[in-house]
Amino acid sequence: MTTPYILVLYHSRHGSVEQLALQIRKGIESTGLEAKVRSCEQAERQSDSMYPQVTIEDLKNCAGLAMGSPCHFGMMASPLKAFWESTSTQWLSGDLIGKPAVVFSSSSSLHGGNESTLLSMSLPLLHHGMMLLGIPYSEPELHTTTSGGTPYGATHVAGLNNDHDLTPHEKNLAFALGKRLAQTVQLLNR
Ligand SMILES: Cc1cc2nc3c(=O)[nH]c(=O)nc-3n(C[C@H](O)[C@H](O)[C@H](O)COP(=O)(O)O)c2cc1C
Repeated sequence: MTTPYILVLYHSRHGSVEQLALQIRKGIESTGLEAKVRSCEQAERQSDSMYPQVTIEDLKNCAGLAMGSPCHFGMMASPLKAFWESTSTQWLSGDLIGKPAVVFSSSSSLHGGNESTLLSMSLPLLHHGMMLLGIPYSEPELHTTTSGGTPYGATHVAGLNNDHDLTPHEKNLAFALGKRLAQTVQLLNR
């Protein structure tokens, strides 16, 4: 019997999504649960990530999932889409049914498509029978953020050159999302 873990799966070309992934990881770990951070790169591309490439086994055995992508023309980046297109076996066996999941995203501009990117990432998770969680408005910063942070998931607005750090609001909302995911996993596995 292995210890339950939450898979934090992301693609990041320039590091912005990775920053969000690390806040989500902190939120997960604040509950005592393990976060397994894995990147998702194109097969032919050398990864710059400090984290290993995700495997199907990582996905199959997780107790919950946080998935992050840059906004690429308003939707998830192609390496993540290609990864999901390799999961038909897990879909057929129902490996992910009933497991909780959250999504996160970074765009360069404020209205550049973060929310549609989150929704595009939600679709394969729903097809797999996962239970999607967002950020509730009881998180006060959701009312006051002037950059990222949405009820559909954590977001960051990185600027034209990807040179904006996460704002305190973006950080806290990503942390809260990771914590909520982990607490839900703990409730379901009690
Ligand atoms: C192919 C491509 C398409 C993009 N499309 C959008 C877009 O539709 N809207 C937007 O605001 N930013 C867009 N961007 C910018 C990225 O979403 C933004 O730089 C993001 O913060 C990158 O995250 P990363 O640093 O984790 O790679 C695009 C970037 C690329 C490379």
